[in-house]
Amino acid sequence: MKQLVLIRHGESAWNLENRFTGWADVDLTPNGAKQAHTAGEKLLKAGYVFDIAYTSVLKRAIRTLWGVQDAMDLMWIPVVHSWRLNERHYGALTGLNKAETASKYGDEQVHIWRRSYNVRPPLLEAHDERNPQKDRRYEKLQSSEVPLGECLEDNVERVLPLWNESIAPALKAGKRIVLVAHGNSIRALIKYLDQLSDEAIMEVNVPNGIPLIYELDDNLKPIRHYYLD
Ligand SMILES: O=C(O)[C@H](O)COP(=O)(O)O
Repeated sequence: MKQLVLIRHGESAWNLENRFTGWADVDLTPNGAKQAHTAGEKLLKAGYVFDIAYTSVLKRAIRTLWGVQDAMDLMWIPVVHSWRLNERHYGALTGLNKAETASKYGDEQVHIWRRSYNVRPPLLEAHDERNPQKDRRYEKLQSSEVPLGECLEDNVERVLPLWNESIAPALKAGKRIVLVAHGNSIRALIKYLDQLSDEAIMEVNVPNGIPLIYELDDNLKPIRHYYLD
């Protein structure tokens, strides 16, 4: 049996303020840092061990991984940081308050932006200071790879090359993996792993800081999954 543990980062400052975050590099709150440590403690207590970790290039996920590694005394394991695990890019909604946006555009529209599979949020203008192309950590990407706003389908397409080229081969080689990422990049992986329909994935929400355990067969088909709560 292959083991993959998915963890959404702990509470961030903008989770607390109820703002669309996406690729904005917002840090954890003290509560979020505590959630990360608690997740590591629970995993340790339940007997989990990891050989390799994957995370995004955003500090709320990286710091959550650090908390898990610290609690498990696993600071030494290799860590792969990939932009492909970043949160879905929220385009021009980035930084806006979700409740205020719902008052302005209506609950239904905001639900479509947040949960539909293939409707993108309003895109950023290229000159917008939130355009990731201005950020040094993305300078090696092709300009077509740098999003100005993404739907979940875009997020699935972004995550899958990392799955196929790195995560799946590591699992097949017997590596026990912890992957710390974001609400929507994890939903993208769940959609792929569980082969959920575009409608079914709309109902899936991933809580902050609770390990989601996937047990996979040798072909990486899920046998079962559950939260370690
Ligand atoms: O980027 C964000 O705002 C959140 O981390 C995920 O937001 P959502 O639940 O609104 O998709």
